[in-house]
Amino acid sequence: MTEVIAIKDLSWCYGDSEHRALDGVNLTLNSGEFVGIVGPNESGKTTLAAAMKGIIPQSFNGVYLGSVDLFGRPIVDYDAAECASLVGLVFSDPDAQFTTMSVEEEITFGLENIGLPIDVIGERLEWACELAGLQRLLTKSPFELSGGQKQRVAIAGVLAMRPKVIILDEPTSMLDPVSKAGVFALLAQVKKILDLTVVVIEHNLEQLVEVCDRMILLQDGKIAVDAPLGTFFQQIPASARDSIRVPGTVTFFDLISSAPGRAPVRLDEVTAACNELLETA
Ligand SMILES: Nc1ncnc2c1ncn2[C@@H]1O[C@H](COP(=O)(O)OP(=O)(O)OP(=O)(O)O)[C@@H](O)[C@H]1O
Repeated sequence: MTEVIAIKDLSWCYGDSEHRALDGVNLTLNSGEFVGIVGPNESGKTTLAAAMKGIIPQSFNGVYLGSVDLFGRPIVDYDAAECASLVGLVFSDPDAQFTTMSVEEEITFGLENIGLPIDVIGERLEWACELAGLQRLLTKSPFELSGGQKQRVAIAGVLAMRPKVIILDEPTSMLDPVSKAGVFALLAQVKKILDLTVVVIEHNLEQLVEVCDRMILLQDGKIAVDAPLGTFFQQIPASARDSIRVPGTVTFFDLISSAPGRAPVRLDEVTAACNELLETA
């Protein structure tokens, strides 16, 4: 396992504010990890994503303490193009990310910017479109698509860059339930076939837990819990339970079992546990 991002004692205040949007964050992300970041509003999730992408401190004024290393080198030492090819970022509002007039141009834009040969661009386009199920939409304007299709175009554009890390900041918050499911299906596929470090910031925990292996809770700019999925929900403080909408699977199992130790989280684990309980009843 390679260490991809190493954050040490990171604190950040925007502008001349004295409020620490991030406050003493320590976090290491390894290759191939699929990590969910959750937390109440204004707990610092987007700020942390910006720091992992190097946008903070490069594009913001503020006070930066501590360090973020990308593959062992301070992220502040990378130039923007290097960072863009290593770390991809997808935002919640797909419209805000589009700059061109067709899905094809949208996916090839970043590839042209980093000067890839035309045949490589063609291969990457085909690969990313197949993965995201966009083959029949290539000539359409991204602005004519449904919310879910737009978000899949945004993700395909980032994946085509073949980054080592992809960070998705509330990728489904503006989508209807069917489109949300489409984006999570794409993330599940990404997990299955690519050796990527994926970080997903989400309020929709029901679907998030189906793909993440590690979960992080941010509170007031601090990491309150960083744990494998199987033990995460047992560690979250009562004060955070209301604001992060604990999945129904966890609440359900809490209700039916007072057994200590590792509680099931995923649907298939809960199904197996319920069957076991029924058999012994
Ligand atoms: N551009 C900015 N300028 C000044 N303060 C900011 C800026 N962006 C965020 N903040 C402040 O930093 C803190 C953390 O905000 P951030 O957006 O990172 O939280 P979040 O957990 O992503 O919130 P949400 O879930 O509501 O999106 C908040 O107090 C917020 O007001």
